[in-house]
Amino acid sequence: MKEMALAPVSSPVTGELQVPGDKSISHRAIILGSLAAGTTTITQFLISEDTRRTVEAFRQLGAEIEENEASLKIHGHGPKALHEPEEPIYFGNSGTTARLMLGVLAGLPFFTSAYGDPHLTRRPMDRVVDPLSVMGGNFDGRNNGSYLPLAVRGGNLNGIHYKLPVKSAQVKSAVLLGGLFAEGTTEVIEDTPSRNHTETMLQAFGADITGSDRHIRITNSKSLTATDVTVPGDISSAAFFMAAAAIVPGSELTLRRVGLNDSRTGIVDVLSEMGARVSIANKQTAGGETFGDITITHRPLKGIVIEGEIIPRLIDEIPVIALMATQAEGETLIHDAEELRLKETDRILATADGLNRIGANIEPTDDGMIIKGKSILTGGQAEARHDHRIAMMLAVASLIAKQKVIIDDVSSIAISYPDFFQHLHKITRE
Ligand SMILES: O=C(O)C1=C[C@@H](OP(=O)(O)O)[C@@H](O)[C@H](O)C1
Ligand SMILES: C=C(OP(=O)(O)O)C(=O)O
Repeated sequence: MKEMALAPVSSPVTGELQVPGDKSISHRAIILGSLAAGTTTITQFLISEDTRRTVEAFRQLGAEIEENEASLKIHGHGPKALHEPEEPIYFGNSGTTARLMLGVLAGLPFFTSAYGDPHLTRRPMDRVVDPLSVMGGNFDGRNNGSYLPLAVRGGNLNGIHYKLPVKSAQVKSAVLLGGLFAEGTTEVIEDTPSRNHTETMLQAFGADITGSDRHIRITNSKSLTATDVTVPGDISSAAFFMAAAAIVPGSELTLRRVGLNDSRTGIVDVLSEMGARVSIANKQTAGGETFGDITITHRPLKGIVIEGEIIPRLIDEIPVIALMATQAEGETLIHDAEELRLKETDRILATADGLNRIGANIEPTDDGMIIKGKSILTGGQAEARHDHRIAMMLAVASLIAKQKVIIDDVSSIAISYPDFFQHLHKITRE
């Protein structure tokens, strides 16, 4: 437990920052680099607790991963060089590691057992275990394999045509990764497009992957070829500082080399619609991923409705969007975000409770929340519930609170953003 009391700041948020590498892309680079033949160099890899879990999982399977200060090198020898791990694999707090690794383990012809921390142990795994079992993977665990710990015996998969029953990039990715090892073609159909980093990177690594936004097809006819990856800055991490600039009067902040993949930029659309000034410069594309510099200038905010297809494009940003909405004139309504209840904690309750305790007016609903602005945030004690996104959102809220915000435990921030407080300090006290 690491309690932290954060005092309000009197100055605007200014300057520029480069946020760490994208977490979703970092996980995928380890996975594909470890399955490919040849050397993959990953630059701006995110070093954090969650991505460490994916690195260690592959090391247990025999992958040769070299860590340098600015990059990570994988000396891949293809999936045949991977072997049964001697010990159970620990997925920690990382839902992405768990779901994507289960897709890989279902395809590998050996036995593995895996477990997570108490938070991950409560998150549903049947969403990947069900389709991967239909493909031929063998799983066992509590409640018919719905939760970790899980035992997996992989190999001999067959392709599947699978319509996603939930809006989840992790499920889509697990099925596609299973499809890499399956006989025939695997097709995933999604009603609402979710982040497409797996498909994009599979293509860059030479997989036989085709299709459009909502229909993705993969065939295991080709092996993966090692490909260098430069990881863009994580827009989900940048979102905390975008929100800081949007709520502190007089602010103007530039975030450099942030990932701008369309399937992730819902936060940019929301900021513009709420009235903040957002400008994007130096756009570039590498390995199928676009990135660029984002400048946010403070302007008065207004409440909006956030629902439908935009939700997966900003799912992890909803706690900090709720904070921005507390500073907007009028009501902000968030619908269709029921997936938030299945994250590291129930983020609908954690956001509403955390912000209400420091003076906000938020009503949680089944699939979102109603935020009534504009509120004066008074400060006080709030709980992060061991959820990094809630802890960082509360830390940003402290910038505009009247009194200190005391967060019960900020240690979870290391899950995705170990340098968060140094960066917060840099843009608020320079
Ligand atoms: O695929 C990924 O890297 C992720 C997908 C999302 O989860 P779901 O697929 O469960 O929506 C997101 O919330 C998570 O932080 C990362
Ligand atoms: C939900 C998240 O991650 P994961 O599902 O990988 O635990 C997150 O980073 O906000």
